[in-house]
Amino acid sequence: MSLLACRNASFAYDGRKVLEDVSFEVAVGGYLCIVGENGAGKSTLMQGLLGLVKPVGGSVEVGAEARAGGIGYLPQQTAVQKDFPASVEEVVLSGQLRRCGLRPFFGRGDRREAEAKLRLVRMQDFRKKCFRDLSGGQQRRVLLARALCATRSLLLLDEPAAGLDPRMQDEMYQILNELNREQGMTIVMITHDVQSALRCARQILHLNGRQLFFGSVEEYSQSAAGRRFIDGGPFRVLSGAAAKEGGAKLC
Ligand SMILES: Nc1ncnc2c1ncn2[C@@H]1O[C@H](COP(=O)(O)OP(=O)(O)OP(=O)(O)O)[C@@H](O)[C@H]1O
Repeated sequence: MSLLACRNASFAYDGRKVLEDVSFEVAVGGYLCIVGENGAGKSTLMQGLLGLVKPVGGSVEVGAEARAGGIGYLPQQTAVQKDFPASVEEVVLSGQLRRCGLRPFFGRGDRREAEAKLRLVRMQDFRKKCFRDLSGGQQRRVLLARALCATRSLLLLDEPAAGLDPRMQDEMYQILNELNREQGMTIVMITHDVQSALRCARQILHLNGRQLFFGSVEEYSQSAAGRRFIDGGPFRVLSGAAAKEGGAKLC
């Protein structure tokens, strides 16, 4: 069953097309990585999936389950976010504002939910800490917990591991992997880290102002677009199970 789909979707700013003819589907529980060079249209597409930018051609379809369960969004981090003068718990709770409706305060249930999301990202011990005193990797995990508060089924992530050191990047990818495999969370992630995309995702969408490739990770690694984009010599793609059995590091 498809949770998200684009059918021949095109996007433009002020009449200038920046992304043309994109078609793909993500199933419930899927994991899609969107790759491509700077300016390829990745963030524009994500804005389109969020309904913030309308396609000028074709369509973007968000399935009933995603509409009902909400969409969690982790945008690229800005300098302003890094200095946010609030506690970790307050930052995570702010992800539930939409659900509060007219209620002007957060209840015990909201706090329990925030704590559960912090546990999923391994940040439960930092609940009372000030957000701006955390490391970059810890801040990204708190913002991921915030995004999780907004959804039961679909996470859209714009470069969640950008700017983190390799250990923090690994931890972020591991958490996303657990959310996908253990919680059934559907993930759509923009990344410049194509090797991690190949390890973590099940599908790849490669953009360059248009769609260069959409399909499985295995097909991508064999495709002309994939071969050109994947860095550094021979690269063997392992499926999740094979990677685990072989002891390879699986996101
Ligand atoms: N709000 C906007 N108004 C006008 N043009 C825009 C706007 N946002 C993006 N663009 C243009 O659309 C094109 C695609 O940009 P987009 O940010 O989607 O690319 P990207 O693949 O996400 O790039 P990056 O990897 O650098 O983040 C670029 O030419 C960019 O200048």
